[in-house]
Amino acid sequence: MLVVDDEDDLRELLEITLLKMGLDVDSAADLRHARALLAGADYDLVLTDMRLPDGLGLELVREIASSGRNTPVAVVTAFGSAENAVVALKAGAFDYVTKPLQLDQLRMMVQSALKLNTAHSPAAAPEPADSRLKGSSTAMQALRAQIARLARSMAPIAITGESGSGKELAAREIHAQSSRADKPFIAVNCGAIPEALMEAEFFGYRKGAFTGAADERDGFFQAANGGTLMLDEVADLPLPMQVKLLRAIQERRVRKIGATAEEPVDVRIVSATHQNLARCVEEGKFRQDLFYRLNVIELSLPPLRDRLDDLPVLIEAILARLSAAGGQKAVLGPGVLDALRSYSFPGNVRELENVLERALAFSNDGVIDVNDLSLKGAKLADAPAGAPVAPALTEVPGLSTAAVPGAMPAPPGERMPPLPDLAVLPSNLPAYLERVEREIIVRALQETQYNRTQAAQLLGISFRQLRYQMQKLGIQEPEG
Ligand SMILES: Nc1ncnc2c1ncn2[C@@H]1O[C@H](COP(=O)(O)OP(=O)(O)OP(=O)(O)O)[C@@H](O)[C@H]1O
Repeated sequence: MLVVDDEDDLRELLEITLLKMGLDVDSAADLRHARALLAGADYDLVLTDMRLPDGLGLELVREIASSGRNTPVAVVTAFGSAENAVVALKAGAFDYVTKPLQLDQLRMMVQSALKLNTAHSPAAAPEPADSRLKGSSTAMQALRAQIARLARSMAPIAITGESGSGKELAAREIHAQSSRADKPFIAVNCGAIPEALMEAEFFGYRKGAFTGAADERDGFFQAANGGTLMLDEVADLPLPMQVKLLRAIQERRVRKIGATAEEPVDVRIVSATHQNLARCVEEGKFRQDLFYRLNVIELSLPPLRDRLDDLPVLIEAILARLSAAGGQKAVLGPGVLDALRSYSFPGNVRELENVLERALAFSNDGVIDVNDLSLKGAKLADAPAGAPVAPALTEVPGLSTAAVPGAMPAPPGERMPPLPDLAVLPSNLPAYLERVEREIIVRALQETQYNRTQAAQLLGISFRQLRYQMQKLGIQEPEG
């Protein structure tokens, strides 16, 4: 362990604390001396002050980061100087502690750093086949390499990407490769928590703190202690909660509702959104200071349509999972990969999963045929010149989105009845949609005297699709 600080008192305090933890400590009062020590030894952790007589601690951070060594470097910054902490993290620091020193936080930080040396090093990053994030495209390879590097630090990461592009999966991968892997990973959908409950959900409460608080309860921060807290859809946080969250992140302490004392928490923050957070800041919906704290390192997930080369690997992984669940070995029939390649996947990998799952249900003997794919025809990507043109694809059965304002109009000649009267919104959308779907299918069956082939034709779906929907919705032919 190397401590670099020119203030004698502080250096001694650091030395004593680390010695008490049973660690060997060398110390230096300036950069020159620190460099000399670093040249002669490998340290488990370097802890450096920012301002030193002959330069900035940041220089050490950069030098060590670019030397290819795996030594974690942490910086000591003045309290309230978010800028220094963020700059150091961006430069490759593993973590920071603030002055005046909080010894419990210092100990937690040192312990995390020590664990790093036993955890994966970037060189030992999992093979692509072992990574949760499948894909052989250059973009995915770069992403996996970036994750292996980021997993070694405490820097907050902001993950951006369209819906279904793998943001949560990437966050889980960062956690799994970090020294925190044996501690909890907690993902919170910020948009799904009622505003009145947010503080209690994030920070917990004491017994009797409010009516209904029958027992003491931990919040997300305590539950994720030692691990990673993923703030999903972070742009949906209301402004008052943003202030509280900023405080918790800055001070690494939280206070339960009804408690008098704060408790230290050691949580790595990963945030995600499919919105443009910088624009939310411009529009006054998101606090600039919180944005700055969360957005230390950006990880951006490309949409699936920009990395169609990943399709074969993804399809293989998804079919293997689906086959394992259904016991049937699934394969793609001729032309299916080409059809998928010319689709734009607005719902990204999640949509690919859904498309394959559905197609497998319609398929014969686990061979997925082009007719089993229910891709939304309106969303077909422009096929590159010379690329195979997608065969005619059927609309997704059920309610069409074509009558929704802003959606594609119905192609000429297609029947597209108006949407049901939506003066009152359903309180359970899936149940409502099932009811609509059931009514449509039953009507079609009645009109065709339960001739399923004709009913399927009437609705523009395949026979197998109709049979599947009937099974799913429990629609049976009348007796006799
Ligand atoms: N590269 C990938 N390899 C394998 N599976 C993937 C990949 N990317 C995404 N998935 C799968 O796609 C689905 C959606 O991924 P995930 O939930 O991580 O997306 P998201 O971007 O967080 O979505 P949302 O914005 O809707 O929250 C998951 O089932 C996930 O396992």
